[in-house]
Amino acid sequence: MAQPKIYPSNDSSPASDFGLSPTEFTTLRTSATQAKALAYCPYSRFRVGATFLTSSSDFIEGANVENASYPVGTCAERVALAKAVVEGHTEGFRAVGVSTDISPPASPCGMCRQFMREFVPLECPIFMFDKDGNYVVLKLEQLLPMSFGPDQLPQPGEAGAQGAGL
Ligand SMILES: O=c1ccn([C@H]2C[C@H](O)[C@@H](CO)O2)c(=O)[nH]1
Ligand SMILES: [Zn+2]
Repeated sequence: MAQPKIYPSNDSSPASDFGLSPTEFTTLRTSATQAKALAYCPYSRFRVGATFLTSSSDFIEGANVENASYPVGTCAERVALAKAVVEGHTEGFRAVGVSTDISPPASPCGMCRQFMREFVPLECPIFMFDKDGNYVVLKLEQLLPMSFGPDQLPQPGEAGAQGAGL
């Protein structure tokens, strides 16, 4: 993919293309940015904040949580989304914001892209903010092309699962 455009922090115009008001966009960025302060990252010292804007327009945030057994650590995106899911938000997410302390912006890792694929619409925008609030925005389907999701699995009792003796 060609290098995506980096929008300056004072340009919120792409947000309206995705149905977000300027205030919602600003709140998404503020929330994801402030969520970095919640990170537990003594090993990498790499703070990440993530915020999910739900279908009911709630902002649910999380941060990365590391572990002395390094691979056990969890990314900000999965922390925030799991929090949203257990609070009852499982579909219709309107936007995702991710904030780091680097520039250009970081993008969600492959595991988080697939984790989001379960709950977040493919057309949902993911705003990736750099250390200064400048950003790249891409839809989930652009971050995860030809993705595998729940629709591809046969429902229990449907043909397809039977071959596996289920
Ligand atoms: O999109 C990303 C990329 C990395 N991390 C975390 C994982 C680890 O704690 C630290 C360094 O990889 O940043 C996230 O939370 N989200
Ligand atoms: Zn991740």
